[in-house]
Amino acid sequence: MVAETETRQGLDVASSVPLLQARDVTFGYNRQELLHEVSLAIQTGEMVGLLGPNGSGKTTLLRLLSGIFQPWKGQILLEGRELRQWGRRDVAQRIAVVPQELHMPFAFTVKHMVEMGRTPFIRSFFGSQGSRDREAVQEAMAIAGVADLAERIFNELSGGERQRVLVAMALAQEPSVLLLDEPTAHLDIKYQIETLELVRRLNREHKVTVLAALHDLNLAARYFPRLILFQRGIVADSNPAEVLDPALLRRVYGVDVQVGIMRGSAHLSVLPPVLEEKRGLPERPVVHVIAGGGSGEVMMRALADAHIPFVAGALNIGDSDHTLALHLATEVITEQPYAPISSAVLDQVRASLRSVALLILCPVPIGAGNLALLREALFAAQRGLSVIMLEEQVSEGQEESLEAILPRDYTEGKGTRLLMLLRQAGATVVTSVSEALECAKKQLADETFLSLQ
Ligand SMILES: Nc1ncnc2c1ncn2[C@@H]1O[C@H](COP(=O)(O)OP(=O)(O)OP(=O)(O)O)[C@@H](O)[C@H]1O
Repeated sequence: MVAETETRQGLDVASSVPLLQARDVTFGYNRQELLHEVSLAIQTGEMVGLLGPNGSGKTTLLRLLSGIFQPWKGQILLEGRELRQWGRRDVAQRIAVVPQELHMPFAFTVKHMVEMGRTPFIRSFFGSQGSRDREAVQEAMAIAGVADLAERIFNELSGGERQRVLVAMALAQEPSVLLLDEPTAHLDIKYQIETLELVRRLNREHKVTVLAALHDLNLAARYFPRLILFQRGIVADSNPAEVLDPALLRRVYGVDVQVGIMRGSAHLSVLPPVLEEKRGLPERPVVHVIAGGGSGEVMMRALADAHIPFVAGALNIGDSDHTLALHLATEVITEQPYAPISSAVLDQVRASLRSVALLILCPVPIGAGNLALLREALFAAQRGLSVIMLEEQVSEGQEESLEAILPRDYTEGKGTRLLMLLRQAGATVVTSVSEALECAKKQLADETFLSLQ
């Protein structure tokens, strides 16, 4: 996390109230939660890159931070004051958004477009411009390098030129914060570099605070001293060396990469692995862990300590086991916060159970939402998959009384019945993590022995 007072690449980052802040923000679409209690603070002078796979919620977060969307819960604060308490015009004079693309229905010239960026300062849209407005427009066009294009029609420009005009429009607002949504999408490498050089200049020379959603991890490493890795919530928030960690990227993007400093370069590079080196990469998961509600914490730590690669899931975002699994598991099967396990996610669980050698079922609370996971576990056991059931210690004489509904079963006995069927299908019941680990090592050793025969 960002320290209160810090100097990043020569920029003094103010220590007091964050310039822009999300506090416990929850938001979604069509009544389905996408972001759950997201908190983040951007200090004046920072240049922050927002990374994450397609659909991870980057654009949504930028729209929340700029006030286009209102959070369902939580707050967005600008200079410590809730965004909705500021007037629209006041917000627009401070926060500018550079969208990925903008399709204009009319043949606007570049100069018209940049003047439109100035509207928060003009009394009405058709109001007349003052000399300060004209100056701001000229300055914005000069800084963004589009002064020569002033009389050209926006829709007739190249992708790179249009991108620079969008930046000029935002600059005409003279904002303190610039939110950019994939400013380098659709640009060739020359324009990508030019655009990010421009953004860096704005940050360094014009003191504009920057938050930019990006897909290119290499450009992110090169231009952004602070990176936030986002997947419907913050997975990592630190400098490029910490965030561009191959294991973390693998969990979030589901691909193997190499990260290192290329000869003669001063920045980290993220590359696909060389084929020969693939052998040295972490093994594919051999164990699947079903957990939730903290029931898998010790088990997952034990597997990670023993270097046994495992898949965890399905786990809901916001569940403490999900947060831990993102750090420890080789793969994490993720479901939306509080949502029941969907059929698409169940398919992922089924595929994983087909590829691993062992399932460990932790003493997870059983509700209507995760009952389907137990059914998958039972099908897998009936197909011959080895299953270890980690149960809470029961007092003597109670071992045989599983017919009584388990206290952690909230499904009127359906869950308990599935657990009994799992036992009947040959699952091994253990009552401690160390026992489970020993049992797992033995099962995996037997499995390897069988596969070698
Ligand atoms: N207006 C909307 N209505 C319903 N669902 C939406 C809407 N906008 C986005 N979504 C969904 O919310 C999720 C997050 O979308 P968002 O655009 O925020 O992600 P992103 O990280 O910016 O993705 P990308 O990198 O592909 O641009 C996606 O599953 C998307 O389909």
